[in-house]
Amino acid sequence: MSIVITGNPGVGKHTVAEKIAHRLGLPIIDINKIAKESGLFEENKDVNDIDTEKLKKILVGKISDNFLIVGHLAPYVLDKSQVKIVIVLRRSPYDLITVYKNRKYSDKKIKDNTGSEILGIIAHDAINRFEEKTVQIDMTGKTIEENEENVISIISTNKRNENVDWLDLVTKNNDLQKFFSD
Ligand SMILES: Nc1ncnc2c1ncn2[C@@H]1O[C@H](COP(=O)(O)OP(=O)(O)O)[C@@H](O)[C@H]1O
Repeated sequence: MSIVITGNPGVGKHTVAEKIAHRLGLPIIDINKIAKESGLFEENKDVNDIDTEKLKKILVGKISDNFLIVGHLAPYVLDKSQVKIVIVLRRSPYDLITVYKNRKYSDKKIKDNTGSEILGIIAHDAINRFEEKTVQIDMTGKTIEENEENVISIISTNKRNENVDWLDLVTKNNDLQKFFSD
């Protein structure tokens, strides 16, 4: 069964996945790459608009062994029986703004993605789909090496879930409008 790394764009999935894949000797399956290669979404279109039922069927044919599966769409295209553990990477929305600006995301795309991270939508959907196989980890303020070690330790010891509450942080900072108003 496969190990899954998911979370919003920019949280550090690919950075960590490459190191973990190397250390564990697991091939990577990149869900976005497969969706693109299968023509399921077009450039400049919102990646969430893709047909997840079609993608799910395509993935079933590919995931027959142990892989490291990476992608923010994991909770919508995989089933609990296909996975060993699902690690949801979380990262402060304040850090994500910088990543998204570097990626030249539009203002709308930045708000959609930071809003999703603040509300914990991917974590929520992962818990609904994968239940006790889901673990969250906060990547904020740690080096890439520290994050790599944390993920390895979660995989090898099933370390427990971290509580992440960006809504609390953003409310305390009086920044709800910054992230949620037009
Ligand atoms: N621990 C970290 N500290 C600082 N920056 C990081 C860390 N991990 C990843 N990054 C940087 O954050 C950006 C997003 O990482 P990436 O792995 O591409 O995210 P994702 O695959 O989730 O979209 C990249 O520029 C990457 O270099």
